[in-house]
Amino acid sequence: MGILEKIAEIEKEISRTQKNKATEYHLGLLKAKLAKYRVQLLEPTKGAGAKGEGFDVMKSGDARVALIGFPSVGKSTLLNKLTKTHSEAGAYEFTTLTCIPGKIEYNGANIQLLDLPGIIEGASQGKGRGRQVIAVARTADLIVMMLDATKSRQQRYLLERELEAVGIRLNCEKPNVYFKIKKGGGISFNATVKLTQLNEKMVYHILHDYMLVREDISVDEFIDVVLGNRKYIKCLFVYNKIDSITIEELDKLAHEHNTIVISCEMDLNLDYLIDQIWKHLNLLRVYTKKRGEYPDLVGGLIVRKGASVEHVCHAIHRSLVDEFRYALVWGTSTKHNPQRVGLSHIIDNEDVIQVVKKK
Ligand SMILES: Nc1nc2c(ncn2[C@@H]2O[C@H](COP(=O)(O)OP(=O)(O)OP(=O)(O)O)[C@@H](O)[C@H]2O)c(=O)[nH]1
Ligand SMILES: [K+]
Ligand SMILES: [Mg+2]
Repeated sequence: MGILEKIAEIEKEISRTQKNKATEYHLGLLKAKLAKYRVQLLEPTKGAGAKGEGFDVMKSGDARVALIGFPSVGKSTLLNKLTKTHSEAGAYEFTTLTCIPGKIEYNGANIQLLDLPGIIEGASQGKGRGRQVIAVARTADLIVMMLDATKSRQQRYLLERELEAVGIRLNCEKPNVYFKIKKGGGISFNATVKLTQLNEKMVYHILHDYMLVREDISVDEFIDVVLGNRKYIKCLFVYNKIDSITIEELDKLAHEHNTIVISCEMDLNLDYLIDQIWKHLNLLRVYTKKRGEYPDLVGGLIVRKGASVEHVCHAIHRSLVDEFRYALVWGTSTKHNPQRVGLSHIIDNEDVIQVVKKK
């Protein structure tokens, strides 16, 4: 039996099985099995063309954003608007057949924007170029899910399902579970909180290794951790073609969570979109300065939110950490301006940093 048939069979069994206390355990095992097979779908198949599965586009710049959506929602039109790269756009489906990278320069950062072929329902099971597109989506720091404002609301739900099926988790945090393979085999299981959705027996049967659960997680979240190949990626939902819907419809869409409404054709809200992409990437721009000089406000360094002075030092020069004595920081991360800080100090957007080296 092929993987697809196995998946279909398990899905059928899950839908046949009534959900209650008595079947909870059995359902948990079925879900684990299902997840295993789905992930296998993503693995390159042996034989011709297996190597070039993804679209081989090099990562470049400070962050990568992937445009994911059904055909003809306007992905290529958007790339053409936001970057200097040209990607063919047309009124017919599957105009774009490969991955086309463009570059957005914003707030001192270079953001790589990837135009991709449209995906369709069943993409996760290999329909169209679905698998390749999804493989690229997994490498992104942010997914822009592009939707057609004139089409059914169902599209967003369908796409979310396709991405979920291959282990992409949108807009959620990685569950707080510590998991380690025991050398000699066997299982020990610990929880630091009361678990209301998982039980020990189920856990024992899903795995044979050591783990520590620090959060009241669900069965699905637990399976995610065990498989260890889940991707937790932020996603912005972008509705295009708002030039073609009513104000009432527009108002509804605009109020949804993590949602931005635009019109590529009429240049509506595109600046706001770029700003939101920047915000959702969680990038920080910091400025460096030398003693007795003004900070270099034109350049600046791009780092991730949560970065420490040590990260900044690395970004400036590899050996700077070894010569580091302390740093002076001006900005919102400090109580006094300037404040003397060590390597572990966490910096904020727009901070100014002066590194003082050992003599
Ligand atoms: N009304 C309207 N039409 C738009 C807008 N943006 C794009 N279009 C049209 O939508 C059609 C599809 O645009 P594309 O950019 O090719 O869409 P795509 O998502 O790249 O399509 P595929 O590559 O085939 O998946 C074209 O006819 C565009 O002119 C918009 O804001 N409003
Ligand atoms: K198109
Ligand atoms: Mg296209």
